[in-house]
Amino acid sequence: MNSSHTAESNAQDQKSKEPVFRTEDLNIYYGDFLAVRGVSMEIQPRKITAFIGPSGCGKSTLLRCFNRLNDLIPSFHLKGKAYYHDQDLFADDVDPVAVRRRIGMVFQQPNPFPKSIYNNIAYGARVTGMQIDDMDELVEKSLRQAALWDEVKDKLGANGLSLSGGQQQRLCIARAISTTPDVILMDEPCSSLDPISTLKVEDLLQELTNDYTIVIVTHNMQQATRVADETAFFNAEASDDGKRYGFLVEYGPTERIFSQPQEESTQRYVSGRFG
Ligand SMILES: Nc1ncnc2c1ncn2[C@@H]1O[C@H](COP(=O)(O)OP(=O)(O)OP(=O)(O)O)[C@@H](O)[C@H]1O
Repeated sequence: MNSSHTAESNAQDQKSKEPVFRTEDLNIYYGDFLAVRGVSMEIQPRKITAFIGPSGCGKSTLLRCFNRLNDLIPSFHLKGKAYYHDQDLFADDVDPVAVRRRIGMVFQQPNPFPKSIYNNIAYGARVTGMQIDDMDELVEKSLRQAALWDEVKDKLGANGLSLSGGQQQRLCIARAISTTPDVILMDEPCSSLDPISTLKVEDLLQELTNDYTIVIVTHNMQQATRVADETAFFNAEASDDGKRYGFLVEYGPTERIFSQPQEESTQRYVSGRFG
């Protein structure tokens, strides 16, 4: 191998290890209410990062910043910085639609379009303006990646809403994958699913980390330990005016956060002694 080739692959290796997201002293507001205070963190590529913490500590608020979904809330604004790779996510020239194509989202309640299984993928890909040469191929590939193909290949014309909840959620994951994103954000994706469907989605998440970076909000401690490489624990604290703001307590490899947390509040939360 010649030296320029080596330098090129080293540069690529380096790039593939660089954080996907980086926040610097990020403060997120709804009107004058500071919902999340001073978050500085990095999200690593091709890993699953879990956000855990009690209700109202700002996990979803932070997650939604990463694909600019909070933009849809008029009172939302922020101070500090959030970078996607080296791009300031909130710079004036950044197109939120383009951001959402690279950074997909799966929600708590499965929300397939009231259209055929096929068109859930096809329509999802078209609305983001993708140029697609072979739609059948894209539909099959996305459904295979979401571990749903074998269950639906003979009924692609059936309505997405006719599937079970677990299948609907995997259809939503297939739809998110179809736009070949870099990142998939998931806000409690299993909270409405039964245990068997939950395990199927969790298995799928492990598969997906070969190709995608995943950030998942979960209230399920076992789920975080089962799927996440890294875990961030958030908490909420009352300020002088009595309002509660969320903040990042600690962040690190999941095993450490659960077995040797550095903070007392993390210890109490992960062992179920909270409140
Ligand atoms: N659209 C909004 N307008 C005003 N305040 C909001 C809005 N969305 C969330 N909040 C407030 O921001 C804070 C953080 O909410 P968020 O939903 O991010 O917390 P969370 O940790 O994800 O909670 P949960 O685990 O219950 O989903 C809460 O005090 C919440 O009431």
